[in-house]
Amino acid sequence: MALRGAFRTRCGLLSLLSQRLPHGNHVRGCVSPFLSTHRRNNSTAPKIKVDFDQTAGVSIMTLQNPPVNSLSLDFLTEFCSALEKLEMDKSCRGVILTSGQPKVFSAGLDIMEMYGKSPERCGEFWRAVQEMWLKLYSSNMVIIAAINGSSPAGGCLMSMTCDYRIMADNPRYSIGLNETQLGIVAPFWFKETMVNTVGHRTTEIALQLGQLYSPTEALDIGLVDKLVPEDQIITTATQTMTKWLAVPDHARQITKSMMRKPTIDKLMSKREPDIQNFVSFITKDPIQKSLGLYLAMLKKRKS
Ligand SMILES: CC/C=C\C/C=C\CCCC/C=C/C(=O)SCCNC(=O)CCNC(=O)[C@H](O)C(C)(C)COP(=O)(O)OP(=O)(O)OC[C@H]1O[C@@H](n2cnc3c(N)ncnc32)[C@H](O)[C@@H]1OP(=O)(O)O
Repeated sequence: MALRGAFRTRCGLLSLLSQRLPHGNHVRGCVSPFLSTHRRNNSTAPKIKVDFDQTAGVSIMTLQNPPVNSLSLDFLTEFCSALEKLEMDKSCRGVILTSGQPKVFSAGLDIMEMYGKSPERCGEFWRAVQEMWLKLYSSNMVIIAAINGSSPAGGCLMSMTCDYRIMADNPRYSIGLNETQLGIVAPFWFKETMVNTVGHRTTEIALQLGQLYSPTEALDIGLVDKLVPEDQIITTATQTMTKWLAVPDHARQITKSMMRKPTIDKLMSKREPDIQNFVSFITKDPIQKSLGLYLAMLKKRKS
């Protein structure tokens, strides 16, 4: 049933784009699903900047994958390696995640990684997405998200893995798991992360509608924990971190693990089937066509 529904993607994508185009800038005419070019960030510049304050034991990880911090395979690989290094460094007890790109925390999974790629490559990509989630969700460190821009889909997932979320109070920003609006389905571990964050009923509504929330709405449902003016986001995150690090590590870590272990164990025991499921879903022709349309529309709305 879920698959059949997801195949009705054209309508979902079009309605999403017309909903989110700013200032009446609607999609005009017919959009070709074929994308011959796409500006990619092939730069070898680091995609993650890590600033470690040794005295405080806190690192700020700045996501810098222009233009919108989409989660590509390269980005995820570099991110996981940077996080693993911090995890192994006993002097680092806390991480603040933020974006170096204007207006966007993360645009979520890089759609180009799911479009026109071989099943092998899609599988490799999905394993990296799982790895990012596993590393963040099970981290022993305190992780605080300083969400200084929009954070749809995979960007919202990344934020939800953190222990505390501070968002810039700007009504132009949005956050949520909007997958159904793209005609795709948030996997069970995305769903469970959201249930663990905002509860079952709110998740049921949010996921079926593919709802993107303004910062105020996100605060109302508990998807974020605090709103601050954008220029205060890092100082607030740093102050919040001090409070969290005042709790003895071992007690906080055991408590965190107790809360999250069932969800982590579930993905760990289903990793391979989850990859197969993703690959078989994403490589289907109707899903590919829809992703192509969506990408074309993302570009078209600029012109
Ligand atoms: C039964 C089921 C079993 C298994 C399930 C299987 C699979 C499904 C699971 C898949 C889960 C998916 C999770 C995801 O994260 S999908 C990605 C969803 N993301 C979005 O919808 C966001 C799209 N982007 C935006 O809304 C805006 O870009 C944003 C972030 C608000 C920023 O707006 P703005 O600053 O105006 O920037 P532009 O829109 O102009 O974008 C600039 C540039 O970036 C390109 N781009 C944007 N987002 C993405 C992306 N996610 N991936 C790749 N590229 C992206 C955009 O096209 C522009 O490109 P250009 O070349 O024109 O510069």
